[in-house]
Amino acid sequence: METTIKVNQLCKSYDTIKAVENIDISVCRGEVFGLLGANGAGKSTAIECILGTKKQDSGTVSILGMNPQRDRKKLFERIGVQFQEANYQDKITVAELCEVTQSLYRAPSDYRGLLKQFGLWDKSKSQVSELSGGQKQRLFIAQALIPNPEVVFLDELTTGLDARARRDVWECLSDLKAKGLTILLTSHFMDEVEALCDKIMILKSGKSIFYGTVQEAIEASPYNKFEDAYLWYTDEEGKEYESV
Ligand SMILES: Nc1ncnc2c1ncn2[C@@H]1O[C@H](COP(=O)(O)OP(=O)(O)OP(=O)(O)O)[C@@H](O)[C@H]1O
Repeated sequence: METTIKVNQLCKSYDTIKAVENIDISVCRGEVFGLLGANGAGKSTAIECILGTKKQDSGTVSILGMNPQRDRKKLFERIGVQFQEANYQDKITVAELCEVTQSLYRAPSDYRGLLKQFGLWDKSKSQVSELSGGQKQRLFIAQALIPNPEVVFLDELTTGLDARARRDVWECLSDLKAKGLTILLTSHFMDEVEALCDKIMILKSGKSIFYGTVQEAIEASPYNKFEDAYLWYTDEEGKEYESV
């Protein structure tokens, strides 16, 4: 199968903190890959290095056969990124923001369809700053999909969304995956990871402590439920307690 994202021995430190240490990732076309780990484990740093918005200390990254730093412009035509709020200006309506984003791409999706799909159509004329937290989050996912991307990066996918909205986002991503979209996401919700991810990496203090499928993660732990297994992997005290 065609490899869409390939990461080799990626390392990034901030002074004395080794935020990401020797991670290897391989994601095929149409796969959903979940980067997991507790707060501060290194997920955002890893994503930023993969996207090329942060420079790694060592290691290589290839997305769609391109080097994200060298081929930045060409690559950004073909990928979508869910940005967090700080990246958007305040005084802009939902429709205006979508139009600006759409104008940046050669063959974008029609944003109106995305706004309908994400339950934001009736908010088109509202200021972005007036949306609720969950509405903003859905708008940012829609922004990531406007380029009609081949690969999408979603950091903290459904944080802040209500139960219905989370299910709607899952469904939309599953449909896009079936059409060949490759997805790299981070999430703190293990039900979401189970529902969406083909493969996962669990990071702890910048190191990969598990790489494989959710099923393999469960099997290699003493637990039957993925969330229990995940906590076992990430929680050192629990692990020591278990092995006594
Ligand atoms: N700009 C920075 N300067 C110094 N240290 C940083 C910087 N950004 C992150 N770190 C540190 O690097 C480590 C990894 O942080 P990172 O934000 O990548 O984690 P994360 O897994 O995304 O966490 P969260 O789930 O809280 O978003 C942490 O110890 C953090 O304090």
